[in-house]
Amino acid sequence: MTPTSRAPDTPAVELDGVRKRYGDTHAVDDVSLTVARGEFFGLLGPNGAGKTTLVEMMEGLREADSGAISVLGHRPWPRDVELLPRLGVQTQASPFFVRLTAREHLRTVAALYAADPAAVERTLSSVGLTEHAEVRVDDLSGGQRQRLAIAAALVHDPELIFLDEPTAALDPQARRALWDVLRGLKSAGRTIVYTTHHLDEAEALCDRVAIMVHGRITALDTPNQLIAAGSTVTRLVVPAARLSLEDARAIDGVQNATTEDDVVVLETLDAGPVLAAVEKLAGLQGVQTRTASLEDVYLELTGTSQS
Ligand SMILES: Nc1ncnc2c1ncn2[C@@H]1O[C@H](COP(=O)(O)OP(=O)(O)OP(=O)(O)O)[C@@H](O)[C@H]1O
Repeated sequence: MTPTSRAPDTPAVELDGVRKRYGDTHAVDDVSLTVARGEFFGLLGPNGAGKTTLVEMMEGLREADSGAISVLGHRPWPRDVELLPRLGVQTQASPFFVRLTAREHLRTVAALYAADPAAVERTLSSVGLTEHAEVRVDDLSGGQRQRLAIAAALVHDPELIFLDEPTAALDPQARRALWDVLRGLKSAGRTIVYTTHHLDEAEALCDRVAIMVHGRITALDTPNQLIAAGSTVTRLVVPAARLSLEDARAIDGVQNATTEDDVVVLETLDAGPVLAAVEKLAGLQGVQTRTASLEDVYLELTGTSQS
């Protein structure tokens, strides 16, 4: 394939058989995937799964050992000066001009990209930093610096935005506020590639998610499809005061039972008969059914499930 410079119908990202090794570690091991234009694409996986390495290859920060990478119709490596202004990149270690204020920092970044100067105030406001615009970068809190890093990735209005755990240092309010910013970017047609350890976030925001384990993509679909396909287990939650762990485990059809705080959690593939048995033993008052979440599927796929 020879990607043309600005072909609008090329996907935002296309990877084919991409590999990267560090010594004996296969950090990225034969990954192929496509991110459509306008898609909100999540990348999930345990520490060391290879997410950062994969994203850095898309960003043109690392060279793949083999395989093909196309980003907005360009090869990101060696670094392509035509492509760079069309990308917004926030990494775990985004660089700052530490002696400048937040506003000066963002103005400098905007100037480097020849971005509209009015975008500086707009972007500061969108990440909730207007109040802190005159604070030196050195003196910002961790969460504020993270918001500034996100602002620096957005100020030039890029088409494709890479965000690596952007909510890691944010308090719950700032986190929800960032969700709104990201939803706004998506409705404006931007493409977002999003690495996160927050499963709720991936479920709430992403059109599709890829789950990466040991350098490979083990699942890739919409959150709903992953949940529907992955987990057939239903969990019944019963107050521990009314049902002992021993009695729970003795019920026909219960695969597993555990105690969590003051409840007993029963896992079953056939909820009806188990619910009937629980009703006989304990009544149904206070009994809850827990449906599967993306987190359950993730834990099953990454082999970190307790059950
Ligand atoms: N520069 C490097 N040199 C050697 N090994 C590396 C290097 N960068 C990453 N690795 C190794 O490659 C593997 C993948 O690392 P990577 O940082 O891509 O994972 P990750 O999924 O982003 O992890 P995390 O969630 O912890 O950020 C790990 O085993 C890591 O130790």
